[in-house]
Amino acid sequence: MTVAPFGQRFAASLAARGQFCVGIDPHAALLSDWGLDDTAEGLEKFALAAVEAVAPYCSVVKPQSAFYERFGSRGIAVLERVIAESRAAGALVLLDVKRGDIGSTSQAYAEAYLDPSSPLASDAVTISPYLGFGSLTPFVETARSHGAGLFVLAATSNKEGPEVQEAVTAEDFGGRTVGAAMLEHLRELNGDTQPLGSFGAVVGATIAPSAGSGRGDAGLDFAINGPILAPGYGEQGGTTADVVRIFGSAAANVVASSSRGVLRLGPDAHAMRDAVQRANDELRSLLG
Ligand SMILES: O=C(O)c1cc(=O)[nH]c(=O)n1[C@@H]1O[C@H](COP(=O)(O)O)[C@@H](O)[C@H]1O
Repeated sequence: MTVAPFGQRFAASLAARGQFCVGIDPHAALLSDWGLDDTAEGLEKFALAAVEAVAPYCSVVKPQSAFYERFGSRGIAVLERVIAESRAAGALVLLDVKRGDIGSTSQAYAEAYLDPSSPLASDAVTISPYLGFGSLTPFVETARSHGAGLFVLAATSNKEGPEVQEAVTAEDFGGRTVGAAMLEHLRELNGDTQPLGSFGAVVGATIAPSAGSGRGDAGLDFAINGPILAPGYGEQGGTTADVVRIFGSAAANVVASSSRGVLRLGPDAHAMRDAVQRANDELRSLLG
């Protein structure tokens, strides 16, 4: 079956369901708060209940693989169900794995997550470009052939990110910050694809306007004609006003993502669903 390119599906999903993504991150502390054991059974109950509560109401669901890998093969089996059930509920699944390796190994990762015949096949994955953007080529080609998407780390939400992402590349590589270089590569890949290219960036909803440092609204150019994932919304302090401040006219292509901010409200399904609807409403009123 041929699917439409990810960029097209992303744009349609945001238009239909709003600009909010829920991260399904079953932290041990949350399992305990929900009255569940820190076991594969507890993980399964937690993750599937969260998916059932939120996946019909948000455009994108983002399970973080580490929280499932913690339980070995049984955890991975739960992740497979999270992916399948989120998609069945009409959400796009962005599998958060932050992979990146030499090209030949990237090819195997790409097949594991983006080839529709894989048990973990998702609509898109997060990837790390810090072995060089060119090492991601197998992901790009595999995504292209399967209508999948990629989200490349450009300016992450954590305070340690600037050490690498604000470093300035040698003149031979453009003499700009690493984060800016990643955005430039994405802009080139997306070209003028309509309505949106499939090659996205990860940019924290928390990044500061730090004049002269080349990040935040002080420097980075987010006009990549592609999707942007903005994690750090909610729990890490990012707000809708930050999304407007940071992304400006590119804000229409941003999906703001929160994990603990929503999951903390469980196991009450109504409370989680209401939080999704509130976030969607707020994002729509300020960005729409
Ligand atoms: O790629 C990501 O999703 C990501 C990038 C980033 O810069 N910062 C960041 O927090 N994340 C992920 O986003 C989620 C944030 O979770 P909360 O802080 O609970 O909302 C986690 O799954 C992180 O791994």
